[in-house]
Amino acid sequence: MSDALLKLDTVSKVFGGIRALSDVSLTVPQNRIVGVIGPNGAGKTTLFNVITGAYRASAGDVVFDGQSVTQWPSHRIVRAGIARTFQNIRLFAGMTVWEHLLVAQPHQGSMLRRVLPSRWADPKAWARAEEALEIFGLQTYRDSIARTLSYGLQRKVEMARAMTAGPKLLMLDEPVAGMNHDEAEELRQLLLRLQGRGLSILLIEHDMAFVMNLCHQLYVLDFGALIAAGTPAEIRTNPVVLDAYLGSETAC
Ligand SMILES: Nc1ncnc2c1ncn2[C@@H]1O[C@H](COP(=O)(O)OP(=O)(O)OP(=O)(O)O)[C@@H](O)[C@H]1O
Repeated sequence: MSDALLKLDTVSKVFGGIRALSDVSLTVPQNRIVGVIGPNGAGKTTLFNVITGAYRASAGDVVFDGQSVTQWPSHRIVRAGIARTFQNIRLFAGMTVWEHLLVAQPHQGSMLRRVLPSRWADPKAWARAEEALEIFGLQTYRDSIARTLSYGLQRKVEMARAMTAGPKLLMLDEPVAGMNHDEAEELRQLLLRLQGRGLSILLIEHDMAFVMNLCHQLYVLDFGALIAAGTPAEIRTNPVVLDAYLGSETAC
């Protein structure tokens, strides 16, 4: 498909005797929001780690923006346009929101510029940080120590930080974990706005209502293998998925 931004072709990942991913093929089209769901241990985070170069695939191919990135180191994959957040929040101790948005960016300036106070930061990096602050509505918290903020706000700081890399594909690992209903709804609207501006998003999420109301396409993993793919409406009524994962008591 010519409009595929990310394409996985029969990707497998083996850890010793554990087959964490088995011949997984999936596509994230340009400007779409795609979700990966599945029970604990299904291989979702491993999938993210293989795409971002944290793990090397045991077999198969990962193609991003027309190039095979399967053997690329993660820093090169970030530069190619993939940014991610993690299941467990990873913010730096003692750093403000603003500092997080500046330090995460690829350094184009000299070594001297890196150690100078942030007001002398690269103007482009500064502009990207300002934009991320505005997109995620974090202006009020600009000078707050990020780790002192509520869980929901910390997740937003992580997403804003990922956005400062100027990605084409944003990968979010459980973005609404720990958020209340209003925060999750606000984030849903925000991700739709980002998609409206041309971003593609791949996310892992356990919150079924969130996923069903946001994603254009869903992939379902179970024991490392894809057991279904389709629109939320198709997944909601897929008997294999209902049996393996959602369960008849789960409201979607
Ligand atoms: N570095 C590793 N070494 C060995 N086994 C691993 C490693 N990473 C993941 N696994 C195994 O691979 C399988 C898939 O794990 P993974 O974390 O990808 O699942 P998941 O779907 O993200 O689960 P959860 O929803 O709980 O985060 C599990 O059996 C896990 O123990």
